[in-house]
Amino acid sequence: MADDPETRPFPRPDLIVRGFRIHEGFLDPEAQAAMVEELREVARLAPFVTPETRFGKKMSVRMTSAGSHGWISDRRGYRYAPAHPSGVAWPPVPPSVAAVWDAVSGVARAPDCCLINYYGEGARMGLHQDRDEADFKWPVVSISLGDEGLFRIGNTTREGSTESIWLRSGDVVVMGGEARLTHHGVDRIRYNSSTLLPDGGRINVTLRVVT
Ligand SMILES: O=C(O)CCC(=O)C(=O)O
Ligand SMILES: [Fe+2]
Repeated sequence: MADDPETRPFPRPDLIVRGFRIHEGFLDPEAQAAMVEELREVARLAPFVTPETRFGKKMSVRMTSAGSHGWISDRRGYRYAPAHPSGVAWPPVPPSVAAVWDAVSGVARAPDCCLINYYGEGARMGLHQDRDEADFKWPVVSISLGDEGLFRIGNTTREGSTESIWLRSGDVVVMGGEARLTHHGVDRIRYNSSTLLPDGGRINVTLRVVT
């Protein structure tokens, strides 16, 4: 295992909930602010969009991406795409974000998608699996910034009991191994619970290996 070129050491999480490894306060306030600056630059080049579902329903979360692949959703359905809907290439994954992946993912391959979700007041994300990637052996790493979000963790099927935890600014979650296909979602945010973002709201960054 230690000699496996696909793996690297990773720190012990503060908490494990149904296989989700949770690193509380992984980023200190200074690191959070630096990451927000880098994400602002991504959003300047590839602006946030309000995705629509296949059925024409607007999502409450706004999204953009960095990396060679971005996640988009429109009336054609949802998928990974090589460019922003405007046609511009996705900007590179910001160094501060890539560094979190390197520190906690436990794998040696770099992510090819950095999805950036913005939750304004009232935004939420329904219970879902992340399953548009080619190989589920790679984890998904999620970074929370700004307002607190109520994160719900379920099961590999849609049914059954769930557990919820508040994710706070600077928290990092690794969804891998047996938990890679576990349903999860964000029921609500506590708007203005953090002062990190001047206009309030919550940013969640997820890193994935897509191809
Ligand atoms: O906002 C979060 O904490 C989770 C986001 C998520 O599950 C996703 O983008 O697939
Ligand atoms: Fe997800």
